[in-house]
Amino acid sequence: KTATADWLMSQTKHRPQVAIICGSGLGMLADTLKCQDSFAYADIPGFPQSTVQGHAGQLVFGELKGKTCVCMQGRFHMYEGHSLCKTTFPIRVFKLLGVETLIVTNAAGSLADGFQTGDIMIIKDHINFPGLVGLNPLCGPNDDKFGPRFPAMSGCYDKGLRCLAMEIAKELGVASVLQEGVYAMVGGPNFETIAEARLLHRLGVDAVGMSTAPEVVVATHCGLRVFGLSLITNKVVKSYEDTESVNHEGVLEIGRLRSHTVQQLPNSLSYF
Ligand SMILES: O=P(O)(O)O[C@@H]1C[C@H](O)[C@@H](CO)O1
Ligand code: HPA
Repeated sequence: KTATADWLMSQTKHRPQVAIICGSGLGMLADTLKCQDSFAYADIPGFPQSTVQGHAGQLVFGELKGKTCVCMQGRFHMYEGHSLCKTTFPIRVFKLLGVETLIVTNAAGSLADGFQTGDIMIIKDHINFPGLVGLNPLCGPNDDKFGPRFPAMSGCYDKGLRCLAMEIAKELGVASVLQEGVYAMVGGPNFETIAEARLLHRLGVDAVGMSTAPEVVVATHCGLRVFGLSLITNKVVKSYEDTESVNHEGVLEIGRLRSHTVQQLPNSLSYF
């Protein structure tokens, strides 16, 4: 990680305070950065590679409303075959670069009855299903340089940033599509069966996806302030009568349709 951070600092003058991870189809979050320096993951020493459509695979540095940001256009998922250590590798690099705030975004399917496709959910909390059975990026020897052996996760989605996002959404006139809820990470890459969807619903999950939780665990461990957003790209099928089914192209399409709205919140938040 140190070698990667040193290499990046030798290649760009930007010293980011905010890092943004773009979810599936949400790579446009980087487009508004000014004075950009971009690096393909393939050219960054030690960086893993993106293999999923909708994840461009580059790191973009730039200025956003006077704050310096670094944006991951493309994240790493456990289902791609990456170890969780690789999946979360960029988070510790960001910490070494001086980042203080992490904004994570993802595409997710909704289970909550009141949610609509195209809604944006502020993540209040998560259920890390892989983590609960020991697939946790913090497994193995603890690196005390980054954080403690047993980090608390009870406040991992910063309350101040969540409240601020609500206020900003009202000012932007997008409060009607804003929700708040619990995100659950499943391993993927298959979407849920109906029985699995019903189980998640009964457990109080509002939205389900295949990422984010490991990144947030590692970020919280090393003391980053975290804000998370899910774009609801589909309703998870919960009924045997329902003939619809979800696919990745549909997920990306909703990202394209909602790109403007999704862009507004991280843009405004990174200012604080
Ligand atoms: O990277 P995210 O979590 O946004 O990607 C979601 C989960 C799967 O990778 C993919 C399914 O369409 O979108
Ligand atoms: N399930 C899991 N991951 C997802 C979904 C879903 O319905 N939609 C987008 N990512």
